[in-house]
Amino acid sequence: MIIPRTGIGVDVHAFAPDDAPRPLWLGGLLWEGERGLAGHSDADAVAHAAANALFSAAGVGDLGTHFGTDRPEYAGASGLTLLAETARIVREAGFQIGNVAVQLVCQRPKFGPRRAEAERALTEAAGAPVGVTASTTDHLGFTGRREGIAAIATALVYSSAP
Ligand SMILES: Nc1ccn([C@@H]2O[C@H](COP(=O)(O)O)[C@@H](O)[C@H]2O)c(=O)n1
Ligand SMILES: C[C@@]1(CO)OP(=O)(O)OP(=O)(O)OC[C@H]1O
Repeated sequence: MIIPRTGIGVDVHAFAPDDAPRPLWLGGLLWEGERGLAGHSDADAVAHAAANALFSAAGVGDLGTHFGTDRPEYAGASGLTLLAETARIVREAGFQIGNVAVQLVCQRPKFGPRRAEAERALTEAAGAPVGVTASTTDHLGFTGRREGIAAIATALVYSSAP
């Protein structure tokens, strides 16, 4: 019998301050000319939300449990690397990955033109289909004021009972 489990994940990063600018990494892609996000790793909110959803579905902690900010080896780490490692941990815990769906919430960058490229990169990292949709908040809230970027994700994993 196949036993499916769903998971949910959220990640938010503030934009880096002007006096400490960073590149923007989002959905595993570098966005030239866009303001970057602050964080211990590369601050890729899309990849992090996907990873959190996978951990949630498998019931094996979350991003902070596995890649805490107290771990110097994850300083500047790529979201794709963290997502690939997450998928490995989830599979090692006995699950196969069905899919991951991420909803990006931000005014900029305009994600649609690079959606396919990002989905390819994330799907390769997870070893399972990762889809990304995007929405603004019509200039409302912290994403609307362009203080930061948010991403929310769901994941489906499954195991086979003996
Ligand atoms: N960062 C974003 C935000 C939105 N999109 C695309 O625009 C569509 C309309 O956005 P609304 O917030 O007005 O619903 C949305 O459905 C996305 O296709 C985007 O590419 N990047
Ligand atoms: C990824 C980690 C570790 O480098 O740091 P951040 O880049 O700050 O990202 P966050 O989404 O806050 O998750 C915590 C940490 O696990």
